[in-house]
Amino acid sequence: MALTVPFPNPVRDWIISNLQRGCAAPDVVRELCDNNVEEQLANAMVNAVMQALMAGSPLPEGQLLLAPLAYVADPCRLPAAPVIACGDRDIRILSRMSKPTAAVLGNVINARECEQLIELARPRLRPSTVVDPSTGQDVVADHRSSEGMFFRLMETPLLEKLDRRLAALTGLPVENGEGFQILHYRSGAGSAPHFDYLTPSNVANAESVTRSGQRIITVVIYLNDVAAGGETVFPEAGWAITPQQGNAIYFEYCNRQGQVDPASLHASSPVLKGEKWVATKWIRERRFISR
Ligand SMILES: O=C(O)CCC(=O)C(=O)O
Ligand SMILES: [Fe+2]
Repeated sequence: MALTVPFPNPVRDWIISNLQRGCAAPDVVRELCDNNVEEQLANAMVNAVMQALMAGSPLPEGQLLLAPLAYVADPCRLPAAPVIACGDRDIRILSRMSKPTAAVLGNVINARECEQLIELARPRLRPSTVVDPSTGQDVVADHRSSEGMFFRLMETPLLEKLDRRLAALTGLPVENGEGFQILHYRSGAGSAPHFDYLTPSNVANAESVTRSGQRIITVVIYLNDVAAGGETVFPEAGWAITPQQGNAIYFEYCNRQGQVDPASLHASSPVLKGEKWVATKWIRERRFISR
């Protein structure tokens, strides 16, 4: 979202007079910073004035429209190779995406492991919750939603094997991963567009980011084939990934400066026929401490 900030005309006129008497733009910016103007804002003020002067277009009048800062992605954390040795299994890169930074992965998990995960999860499923942004509390999502449960990290030998496999994939310590979340969507169920990164708009999220850092990577593993629908969709990218047992969608959304990527917006489109099972892993900047 663009942001409007006050830009008093006397400040604007001071910038104009300095530029016109031959001061270099960076010196004018520095002078503003020395007078307690925030650096990014000082740059925007000087740029806006210079562009208006050069183009002969109207000067800013009392306020300045700041363009949102574009997200600059770091290089993808996955190796460039087509096959990644992940301990007990070779994971294949089936395709790559740059906005958002993402890849479709194959051979992530075998059919027996998928079935075992589903059977371990089934008795523990509860209606899925979403975080109420104002309170930070978990509230039940509407009736068209999925049901889900969380495993603890390395809770059973099977989960330990999968937790370690994904740690090998990303090159990050296994402890940076949150425990797997299993989601089950019946026919008609889907999920609304959302970001996986945590917004510090409530105390619970802010404290979680302080403890463990931001979420930076999501891996959603498809545990079954869906007869129709149930794609993972990225509306900003115009992209839909068809669930296929054993494949996964991997995506990154936080760079080393702590910026987060709005292009990582995603949803599950409704299941039209059959059902959908996924295992989601969220990975943090640092060791995940739940509370
Ligand atoms: O079910 C999907 O395709 C996406 C799941 C998801 O967005 C999540 O678990 O955060
Ligand atoms: Fe998600």
